[in-house]
Amino acid sequence: MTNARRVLVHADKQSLAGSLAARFITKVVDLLDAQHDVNVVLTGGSVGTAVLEAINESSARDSIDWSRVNLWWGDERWLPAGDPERNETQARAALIDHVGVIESNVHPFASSDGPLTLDGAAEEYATELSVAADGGAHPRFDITFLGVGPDGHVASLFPDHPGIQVTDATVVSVRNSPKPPPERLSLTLPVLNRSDRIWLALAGSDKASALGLALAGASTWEVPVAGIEGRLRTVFFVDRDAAAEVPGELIAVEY
Ligand SMILES: O=C1O[C@H](COP(=O)(O)O)[C@@H](O)[C@H](O)[C@H]1O
Repeated sequence: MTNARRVLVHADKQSLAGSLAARFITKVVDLLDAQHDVNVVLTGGSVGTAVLEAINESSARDSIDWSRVNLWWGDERWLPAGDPERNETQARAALIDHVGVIESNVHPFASSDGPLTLDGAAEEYATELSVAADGGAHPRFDITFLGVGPDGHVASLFPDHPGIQVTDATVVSVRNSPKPPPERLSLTLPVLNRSDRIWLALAGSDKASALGLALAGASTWEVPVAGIEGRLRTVFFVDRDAAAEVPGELIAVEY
């Protein structure tokens, strides 16, 4: 199999989430057979959270040795700890609170009610990444989940917004985000793209145009998801509505 981008089309959001959850569990079990631990980057957003819920609801969930899973986030909304709109809060409720992940292996971004400024929080996360990296700038990410906004944003890298162009840092602070809240933190595009596997999850007709443009070769500046490419695999898990503008020859499987 090559690293060409693959699109897997599912009937609806629920079957997409179930399929991605099953693939995640199988892949993590396989990886943990071959290596000591795995690094997973989580996303926020409606579909990303539905995937975590599907993992939690799977009868195969406990085949993973969760004590060897490290969790990171691709982005976070700059809000107080526990705010229901924080990606961390949603991921904890959907999955983390229900499995045996070791708390010190959970790496949320700082929150706005803590001692750090937004820029300080970006620096702190960059340091946390490098401490876990054994000499590099960040750990090797085995699996990175990404949601995609209707405007084509990934993590908190928005179209026509400076963060998408940053290549000399691992983490950026984002101001004046077009999607609320206005302040956010995000991994940068080169860091996301150094993930072994990137699994993108999109559902709904409001995502169709961004996905179609990205796969047709739009510029990363205008449609950030166009610039996403993992080292080994880049797979788009989509529902039929989101797939409406995907060229037929790019659809690897239609369930
Ligand atoms: O704000 C965000 O939105 C995107 C996409 O969310 P969705 O609800 O349209 O799927 C998400 O990927 C990102 O992590 C989040 O902060």
